[in-house]
Amino acid sequence: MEQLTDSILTKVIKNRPANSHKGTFGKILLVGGNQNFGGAIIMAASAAVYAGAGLVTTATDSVNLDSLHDRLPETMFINYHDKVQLSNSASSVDTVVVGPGLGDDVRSQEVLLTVFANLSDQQTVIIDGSAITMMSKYKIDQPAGHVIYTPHQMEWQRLSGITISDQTIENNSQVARQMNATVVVKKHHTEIYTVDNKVYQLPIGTPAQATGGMGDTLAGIVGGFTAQFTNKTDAVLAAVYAHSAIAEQIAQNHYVVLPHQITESLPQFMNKYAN
Ligand SMILES: NC(=O)C1=CN([C@@H]2O[C@H](COP(=O)(O)OP(=O)(O)OC[C@H]3O[C@@H](n4cnc5c(N)ncnc54)[C@H](O)[C@@H]3O)[C@@H](O)[C@H]2O)[C@@H](O)CC1
Ligand SMILES: Nc1ncnc2c1ncn2[C@@H]1O[C@H](COP(=O)(O)OP(=O)(O)O)[C@@H](O)[C@H]1O
Ligand SMILES: [Mg+2]
Repeated sequence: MEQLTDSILTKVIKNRPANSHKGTFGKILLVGGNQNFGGAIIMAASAAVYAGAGLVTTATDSVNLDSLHDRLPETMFINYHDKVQLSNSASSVDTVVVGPGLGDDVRSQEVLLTVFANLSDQQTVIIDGSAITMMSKYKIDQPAGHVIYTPHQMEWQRLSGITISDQTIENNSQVARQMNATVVVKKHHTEIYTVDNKVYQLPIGTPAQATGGMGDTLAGIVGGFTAQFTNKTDAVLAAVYAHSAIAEQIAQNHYVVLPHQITESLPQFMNKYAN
C-alpha cells in the first residue's frame, strides 16, 4: 500500500495549452438531486465546474432548477425524468457522475437505469451515494465504461457485502480486484483500490470534514479531474488528495469545513500546483 503525497497534484494538474477551448476539458453530466436532496447535486456540479470541467450539464428533478442556476449559472440543466434528453446526454458526454442525492425509490431507480443503459466503454462513470445503494438494493449490474465507485464505509458494506468492522485492506482488495473498477472507500484516511490492483491511502484529512455534502463535493471533483486529465487513475488520486488538502488548510482556523468552501478554493489551489 502506498501513501499519497502532494506529488500526485504536480503529476496531474497541468498548465492549460494556449489554444485550448472548453471542449478540451471534457463534457460532463452529473445526475442526482431528488425532491429532498437537491443540495447534493448542486454541490457536486459546483465542484465539477470549479475543478475545471469544460462543459457541465446537471440532470436533476426540475424542482431544483431555480436554486441550481442561482448557485451555478455555468451549468446546463436537464429534467432527469425526461428520458430522451437524459439518454442523449448520457451517451454523448465523456464523463458521468451519478448518485449524489438521487434517492433510492423506484423513480430514482428508473433514472439510474436510463443512465447506465446509455453508457459505453470509452466513457468514465463515477458512481456515488444513492446510485451505489440502489445497485445493491435492486441488484443492478455495473455499467459499461471506466467505472469509479466513491462509497463511504456503509455504502461499501452494501456494495461489497463486507461489514464495516471487517473492512481490512486485504478484504477490500479481494472484492475490489473482481470488480474491474476503481473503488474509493471514504473514511478518515480514505483508501483507493485501483483497476490495476494497487492500493493507496490518503494520510491527510480532518474531522472538520465530517458534515453532509462533503462526499457529494468529492464526487464532483473526481468528475472534474477525470473529465480533463488524461490518466484516469491518477486523476482520481489527485482529486481525493486535493479535496482533503484544501479541507486541512481551511480547518487551520475553522472548526468545521463546509463543502462549498472547498469548492470555492479549488481554482486557486489548483493554480499553485499546475506545471
Ligand atoms: N444536502 C443534501 O442534499 C445532502 C444529500 N445527501 C445524499 O443523501 C443520500 C443518502 O446518503 P447518506 O450517506 O446520508 O445515507 P446512507 O444511509 O447511505 O449512509 C449514512 C449512514 O452510514 C453511516 N456510516 C458509517 N460509516 C460511515 C462513514 N465512514 N461515512 C459516512 N457514513 C457512515 C452513518 O452513520 C449513517 O448512518 C445520498 O444520495 C447523498 O448524496 C447527503 O450527502 C447529505 C447532504
Ligand atoms: N473524520 C474524518 N476525517 C477525514 N475525512 C473525513 C472525516 N469524516 C468525513 N470525511 C470525508 O468526508 C467525505 C464524506 O463523504 P460522504 O459520507 O459520502 O458525505 P455526503 O454523502 O454527506 O456528501 C469523505 O470524503 C470522507 O473521507
Ligand atoms: Mg455520500
